[in-house]
Amino acid sequence: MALSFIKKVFTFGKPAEEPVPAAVEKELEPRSRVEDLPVADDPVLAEEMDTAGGPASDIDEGGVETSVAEDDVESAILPAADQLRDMGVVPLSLLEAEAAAEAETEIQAVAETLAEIPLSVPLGHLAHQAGDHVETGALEQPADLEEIVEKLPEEIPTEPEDIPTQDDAGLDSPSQPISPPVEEMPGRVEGGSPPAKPEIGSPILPKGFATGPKVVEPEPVMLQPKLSWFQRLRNGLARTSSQLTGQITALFTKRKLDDETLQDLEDLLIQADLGVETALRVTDTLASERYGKDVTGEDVSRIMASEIAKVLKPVAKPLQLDLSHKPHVILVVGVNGTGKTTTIGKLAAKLSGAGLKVMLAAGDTFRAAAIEQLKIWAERTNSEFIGTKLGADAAGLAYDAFEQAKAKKCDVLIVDTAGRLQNKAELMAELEKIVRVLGKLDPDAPHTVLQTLDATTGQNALSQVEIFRNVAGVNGLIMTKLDGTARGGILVAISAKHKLPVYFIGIGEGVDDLEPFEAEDFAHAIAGLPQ
Ligand SMILES: Nc1nc2c(ncn2[C@@H]2O[C@H](COP(=O)(O)OP(=O)(O)OP(=O)(O)O)[C@@H](O)[C@H]2O)c(=O)[nH]1
Repeated sequence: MALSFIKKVFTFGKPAEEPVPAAVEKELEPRSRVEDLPVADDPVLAEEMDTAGGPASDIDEGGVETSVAEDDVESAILPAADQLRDMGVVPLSLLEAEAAAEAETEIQAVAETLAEIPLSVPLGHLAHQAGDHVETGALEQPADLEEIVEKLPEEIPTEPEDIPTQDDAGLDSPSQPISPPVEEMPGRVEGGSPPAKPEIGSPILPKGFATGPKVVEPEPVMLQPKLSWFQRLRNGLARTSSQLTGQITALFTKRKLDDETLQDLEDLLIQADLGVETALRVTDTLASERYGKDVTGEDVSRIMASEIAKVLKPVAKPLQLDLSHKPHVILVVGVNGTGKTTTIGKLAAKLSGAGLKVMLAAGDTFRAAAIEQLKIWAERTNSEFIGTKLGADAAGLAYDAFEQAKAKKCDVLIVDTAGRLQNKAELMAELEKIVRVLGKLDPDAPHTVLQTLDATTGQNALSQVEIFRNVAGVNGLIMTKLDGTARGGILVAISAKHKLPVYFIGIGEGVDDLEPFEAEDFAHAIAGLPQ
């Protein structure tokens, strides 16, 4: 069955031939059986016949079955057999040899043909009919094919719509039959029983495949409204505020305001990183308003928010861009990992979103990832980008960046720098050099020296500002990572102490997670009060 089916299926592009083994056997059988021949009892003839038609396959010395090539079959025919053939008598063994040799030749031809045609899909389709699971593209060897064909049903699709197309197979090309036209389909059986037709447009595919438009399950509707910036800020500062208000409430439960409670409150506010100055402001105001009276935690929170807002208001300023300078240079400095590069990306998004031409300079030549990171931000924000080799002189890069930004008429040049601990003298000297070099190109440059501060670092941020201010002339701050920290109060202490403008605050890693600093909002959020 296998050989006949191979012949039926895989002689693509060849003229249809009669199915040899079955036909030959059928047609010749009545006169090919030796025992049926009238001369069978002639011993000479019988002997000659025995030696005339060798088997189509031989057993070699090692007992291995070997195929007989077509030519060998000819040479295997003895003169006596020729005579018999002339007489119209053909020995069965000879016929079998001829048929087998012919089939062998055809298998060879099939293998060659298969090597050239796209096999996998039609085979996958057919093989699936036989209950076989064939992975697309897995069938390359004729040996595989034989195995699959063994399992195939006798019939194969004969109608055009039954022939799988490339579309059916999930391929890109237009709907062309990938098998040969029906007339050329091997194994097309005239008058045979009709094949079980797969539904039009729904070819039978191997397990794990499906046709038709992709069914997209509707996303469950999230009923969460988009949070306002204040809500997000409040959420971000929730740890800070809940810790603070929880302690305040505990302190003032059923207690009148006296010196002891005021002292406890002062300690509590200092521990919450708000700083001595702000703590005293809160306790002084509270004492003047409520001394000797019952006080609730909410009373304290309200006074606290009000005093914090008073401290923050003078520093909550917009970042002033002097666009008469082209470019306005913003140098971004700070300790490692405080969010310089990320903040630059967020700022660039805001500025280029507003139509300004921005250039980002990768002056952090210490960290390869920082250069890449900034480059990606430049791409995302449609900003110009300038970088240099890892380990290159950052001041040199700043110089080139300024020149290029000027030549390209950029409105703003933002220079990233390597993070450095404030106690590393050598690195701090490099920062000084960058500032000097920029100053040579424009006496006012860098026009803004922004320091990023990581809210999670707490008290250490105070000394960071001190040193960077002295070395690089920091004239503005951005506090990052206010989301999730319990130490958000430090921004109040820094503001009270340094009185430097706080332009923006960051409450996440995303591009939208940076917003201008609003004193009232921040004060309310930290005190756990509504806006
Ligand atoms: N949660 C949170 N993560 C932030 C915020 N800003 C920055 N980050 C993350 O902090 C990490 C450090 O940020 P970077 O921008 O690489 O910091 P950097 O100061 O440039 O780092 P160095 O180049 O090492 O000095 C990154 O994983 C940022 O995604 C923020 O506001 N909130």
